[in-house]
Amino acid sequence: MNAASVKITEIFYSLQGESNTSGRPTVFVRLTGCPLRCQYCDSEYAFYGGERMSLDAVLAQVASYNPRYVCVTGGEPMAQRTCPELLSALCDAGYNVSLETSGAIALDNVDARVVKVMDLKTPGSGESHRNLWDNLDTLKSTDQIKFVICSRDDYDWARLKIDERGLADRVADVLMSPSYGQVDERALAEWIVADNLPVRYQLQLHKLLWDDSPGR
Ligand SMILES: C[S@@+](CC[C@H](N)C(=O)[O-])C[C@H]1O[C@@H](n2cnc3c(N)ncnc32)[C@H](O)[C@@H]1O
Ligand SMILES: Nc1nc2[nH]cc(C(=O)O)c2c(=O)[nH]1
Ligand code: SF4
Ligand SMILES: [Mg+2]
Repeated sequence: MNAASVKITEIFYSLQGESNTSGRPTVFVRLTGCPLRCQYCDSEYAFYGGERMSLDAVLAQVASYNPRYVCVTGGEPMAQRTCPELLSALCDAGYNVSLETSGAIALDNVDARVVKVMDLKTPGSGESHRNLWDNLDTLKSTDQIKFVICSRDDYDWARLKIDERGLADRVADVLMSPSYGQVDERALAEWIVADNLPVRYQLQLHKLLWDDSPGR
């Protein structure tokens, strides 16, 4: 019995559209609220509202899909005090659990079984001043770092950070993703190849399949 609660925008079953498990059927648990305002945010509907649910109720709804993968996202999930407890409870239930986070909130209390997908906010997001660089020290070799690229300037900035901080050696994958509709997708792919960058390019699979609909 777990009576702690979290505020939830939606729980749905879809294909993972990002990260290195892209394409795997995954349950998404989207927590409500975010202290950041990235200019490109595709999840603004999660900023407000939501429904308070007990961790037990969340676990029951997740279990109803019988998934292998569960992704906790938002909003900014780590802005809720009980998020670490939710993550541990999902791991205890036997799922492969990932956390999508801006990294603007300390990550040292996240269960080691959780795969962290930490977005280092680029200058083009308008929120790069929120990056907590100390969070890099909490990352394990199974975690992932993501850059959402809005322009050639963002790309050059990300390339510098990868090099300066040896990011490719710290985690399983450094992901680079075009900000949806804001940078030429093919151009970004070609810059990466031309520079022989140690990253993994990704397009948001769920947007290719279902446009930009919530609950996908
Ligand atoms: C909606 S956020 C939720 C988790 C957390 N707040 C974060 O920013 O990582 C999930 C991921 O979607 C990315 N994202 C949001 N809007 C996007 C867009 N328009 N194009 C590409 N990626 C986007 C974010 O940068 C983040 O990596
Ligand atoms: N299909 C699908 N995959 C996703 N991976 C990360 C998502 C997110 O919003 O954090 C997301 C999402 O919203 N939908
Ligand atoms: S941190 Fe994540 S949820 Fe918050 S505004 Fe940025 S992309 Fe959206
Ligand atoms: Mg999304």
